[in-house]
Amino acid sequence: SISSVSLQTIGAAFVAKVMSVRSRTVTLGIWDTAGSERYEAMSRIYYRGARAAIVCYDLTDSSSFQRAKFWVNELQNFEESCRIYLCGTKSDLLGEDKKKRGVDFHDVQDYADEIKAELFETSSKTGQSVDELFQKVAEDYVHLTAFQVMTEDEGVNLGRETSPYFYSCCHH
Ligand SMILES: Nc1nc2c(ncn2[C@@H]2O[C@H](COP(=O)(O)OP(=O)(O)OP(=O)(O)O)[C@@H](O)[C@H]2O)c(=O)[nH]1
Repeated sequence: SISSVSLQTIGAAFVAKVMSVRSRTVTLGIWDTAGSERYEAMSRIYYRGARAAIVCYDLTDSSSFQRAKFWVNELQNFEESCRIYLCGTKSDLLGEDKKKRGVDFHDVQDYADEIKAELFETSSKTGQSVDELFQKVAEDYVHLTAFQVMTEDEGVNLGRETSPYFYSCCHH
């Protein structure tokens, strides 16, 4: 729920989300890491080994986009095989008033192209594009894994219908 009183994330929160990608079941293991600089070192522990990262910024706040770029650099430097998804949040606040937007869509799209990331503008309040974002993460994971399996010696196991893990913080 969206309220004026919210609790700051301390450390990280975990949730598992079961998704369906074509005939396959994929369980995303999602760590919501703290955005505060105070927990920066801790956040690194959680994204280690991650296959996907959703880097969020507030669409009404340009400084939050600068901060998002910091995390993109971190991921590029330390997690080469981690796909990056840029996620502008609070799209419900933009409405008709162009002045509310603090981060230009085309600027972010150019940046997303440069870093080979996908871009979504979402709202936790209305749910706009949230399902699409997670669906894309799951689909990309399945496609990428299939490609990796094909390049391995044993070939493709077409009989396997389920993929038990998306990623886990504890498995590398
Ligand atoms: N209008 C609107 N407000 C939102 C939305 N998402 C979050 N908020 C509000 O923004 C504030 C911060 O939201 P959080 O989800 O706690 O932000 P966070 O980045 O996870 O913060 P940390 O826990 O410190 O990492 C809260 O007051 C929320 O109610 C949204 O989609 N629309």
